[in-house]
Amino acid sequence: DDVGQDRLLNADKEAGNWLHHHKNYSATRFSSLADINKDNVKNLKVAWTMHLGGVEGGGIWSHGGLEGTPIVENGFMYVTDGWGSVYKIDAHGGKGVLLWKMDPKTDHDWAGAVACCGVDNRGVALWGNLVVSHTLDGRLIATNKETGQVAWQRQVADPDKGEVITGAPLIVKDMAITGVAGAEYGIRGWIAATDLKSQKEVWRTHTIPGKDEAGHETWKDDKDAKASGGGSTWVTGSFDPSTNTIVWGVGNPGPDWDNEYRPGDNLYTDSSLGLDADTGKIKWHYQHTPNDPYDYDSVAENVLVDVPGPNNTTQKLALEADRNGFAYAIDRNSGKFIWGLPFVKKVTWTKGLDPESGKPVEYDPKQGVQRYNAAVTPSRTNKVTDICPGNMGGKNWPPTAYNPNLKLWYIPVIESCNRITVEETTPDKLKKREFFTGGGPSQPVKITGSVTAIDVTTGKVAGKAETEFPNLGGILATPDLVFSGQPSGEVIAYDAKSLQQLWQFNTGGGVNAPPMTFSVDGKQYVAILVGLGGAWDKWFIDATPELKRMQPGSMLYVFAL
Ligand SMILES: O=C(O)c1cc(C(=O)O)c2c(n1)C(=O)C(=O)c1cc(C(=O)O)[nH]c1-2
Ligand SMILES: [Ca+2]
Repeated sequence: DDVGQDRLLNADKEAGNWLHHHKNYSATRFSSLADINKDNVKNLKVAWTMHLGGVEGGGIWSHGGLEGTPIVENGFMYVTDGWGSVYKIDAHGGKGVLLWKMDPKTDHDWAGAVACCGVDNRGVALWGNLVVSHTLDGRLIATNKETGQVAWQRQVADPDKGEVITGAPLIVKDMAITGVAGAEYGIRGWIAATDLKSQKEVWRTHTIPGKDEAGHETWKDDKDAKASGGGSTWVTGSFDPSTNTIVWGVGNPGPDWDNEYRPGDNLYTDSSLGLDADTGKIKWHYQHTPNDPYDYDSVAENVLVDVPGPNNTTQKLALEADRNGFAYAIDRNSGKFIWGLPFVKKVTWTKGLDPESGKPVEYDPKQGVQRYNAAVTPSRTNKVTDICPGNMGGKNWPPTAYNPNLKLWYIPVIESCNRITVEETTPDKLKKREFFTGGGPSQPVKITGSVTAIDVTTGKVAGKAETEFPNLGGILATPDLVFSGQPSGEVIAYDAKSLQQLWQFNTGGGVNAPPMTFSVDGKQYVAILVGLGGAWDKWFIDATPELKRMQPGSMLYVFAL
């Protein structure tokens, strides 16, 4: 069947399907399927598996990994591997049969040399009779759903400028919305919309304002830092049809750690943006870490939820769990801060958030260069510091999930601290396709994790299931369960209320992708891609030597009762 805007708007009415990257436009990753539930989940077993490809390396990477969320429509599944090959799998009859594989022949070295954080592709979207996907080397590809033949493709990002694409597209009203990666390579970030009918660009909004645009005054240097100021957009956003607003997160400023290079708040880096879907115009923004010296990308998905507010009002919230260790609820119509709280156990970079503005309490708008908690903040005068959360963040790209019945929001947590060494940056350090980070991390301290639940009616932590390793995969919520995986191989089901572990299965490979659920022939399944890749191997693995024995791999696991 064709997938049009009607079905995309009503994706949750198709209970057995999973049509959007984040399940629905609100990005809840909640499925109402409840045949697998807390009473029987202990009987969950492997139903079938499939080996995929894409483990080969390229550029600075020795191997690819799997970070994608499978999409399922009417019993057919669409998944990607790290190099952007798309696989269509027939999931009828209690088994998986590969129907076609579309190999986009991604340029491994051209793209892999400027992928900061792994050979990653987080999945596809559906539109009409097409499967819409990205490649690391910057293309948007439309593939015929039936035949697997490429219908058309368009170069959207340019690896010559250090731009790559790792996120899944978001389809809004006949447009594919694309975010870009490259804030560690001196790009100037953007979000672009491609008309899927004409295959032409409809709009492209830069996340760093141009000379005459509002916000450009937040770049106060005299060396044109904003031209290479980062602000990538590498995680898929959400969409509020009632206000025609796309909500999308923006990554770190560059150079990452030397914030003296770029005095000012550096809008719209580390911000959530509300964009007019038709024009890409920025309606509102909320910035989490002004003049960021920590590499705290705010690319996380914004989950759009309505909760009862004071005096019989409804609060229209956008929830975001930031790399800086704080979870935020903002008003998604105005961008105004409502509440925020730390969701990690250890935050050292600030003493907390101002309850009115949500800004870090040390934030001083009169200062160009922010020091926050100066004792631990990396700077030209404090060149080697230990900081919590570390630069992998309290939560990275792995998505949260929200249970609308329980009003609980589940965060895949990385309990991290790490060591930063600052290098003073000068404009001559800016070289095409080379890191432009103003320093770098090392990892002398162990990193663990948790699944942390927040009650969004109170803005308080409601529960925590601690894990030995960081959560690098993200969350699936069902009416009474929460699923997630570990980089050591386990897929785990928790009780949605108590977060007590009810089931686990060891896949034998590192889980670096979110679980999802679907049904076909009247039977519910839980699916997850397994293959450790991403940033961990290169940047953080010293903290978890046990994970060094995880082998590269590329597998799909599907579970059923
Ligand atoms: O600023 C960027 O453009 C950018 C892109 C990506 C990416 O595309 O995967 C990551 C990061 N930054 C990043 O800072 C980071 O920690 C990270 C982890 C991962 C991953 O897949 O494990 N990607 C990225
Ligand atoms: Ca980044």
